[in-house]
Amino acid sequence: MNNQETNHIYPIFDRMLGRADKEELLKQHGLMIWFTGLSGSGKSTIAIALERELQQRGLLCRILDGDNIRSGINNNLGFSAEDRVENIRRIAEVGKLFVDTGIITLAAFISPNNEIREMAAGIIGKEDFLEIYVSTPLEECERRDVKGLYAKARRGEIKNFTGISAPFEAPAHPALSLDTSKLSLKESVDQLLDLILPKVIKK
Ligand SMILES: Nc1ncnc2c1ncn2[C@@H]1O[C@H](COP(=O)(O)OS(=O)(=O)O)[C@@H](OP(=O)(O)O)[C@H]1O
Ligand SMILES: Nc1ncnc2c1ncn2[C@@H]1O[C@H](COP(=O)(O)OP(=O)(O)O)[C@@H](O)[C@H]1O
Repeated sequence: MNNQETNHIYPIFDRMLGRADKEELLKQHGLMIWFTGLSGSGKSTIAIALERELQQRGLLCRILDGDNIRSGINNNLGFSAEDRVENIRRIAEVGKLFVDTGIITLAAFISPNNEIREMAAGIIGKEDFLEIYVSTPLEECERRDVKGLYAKARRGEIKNFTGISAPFEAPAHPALSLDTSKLSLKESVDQLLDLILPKVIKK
């Protein structure tokens, strides 16, 4: 069979399906919800709870956090300033693929300064990027010390530890600030739902 004969049976489509086609299928808009804040501030906990609430409403999400990124695609990176930039650059590129597939993407990374977060927003596209500052104070994060890392950092056993021996720059104009020393998990998630649902539900 020549090409003309096969094309008669199965026509050639020369346009790859795009974001609008995916969003139509999913009945939702893609969006990046970017959580920034200190280790132990509550980024992952909030992202996990939010994902459940969104899924219950029929919305498809993907969480990107240290557990699935630093252990895999970024397992060759550490915590020097340069490695953090490369960490966030790759996460933003991967995140863009999800957002362009119409998926609500929840990224939970310290992303410690404005420059690094602006790079991420630039890769993903500012209109698709919602910056959420989990503003829990250092004292509370250190009191929680979920992984015992603050104690190690204080003893000098971990170098360049954010908040102790490496800087954290608070975002100037986040879409939302959530201090989990004052807000319950439910209160944080409710605030996020109010902000996000109007942006992601496709009419
Ligand atoms: N030196 C140093 N500084 C900060 N954090 C450290 C460090 N070494 C290990 N960890 C653990 O790695 C998690 C932070 O990784 P991130 O990828 O979010 O960091 S960054 O955005 O590249 O700054 C962070 O996990 P989370 O608690 O989930 O934030 C820490 O547990
Ligand atoms: N109101 C709250 N909101 C979110 N997390 C809270 C809250 N109160 C206590 N926590 C606890 O704080 C810790 C936050 O850890 P985690 O979510 O891993 O932070 P991060 O991802 O920012 O490093 C968890 O052990 C969580 O149970």
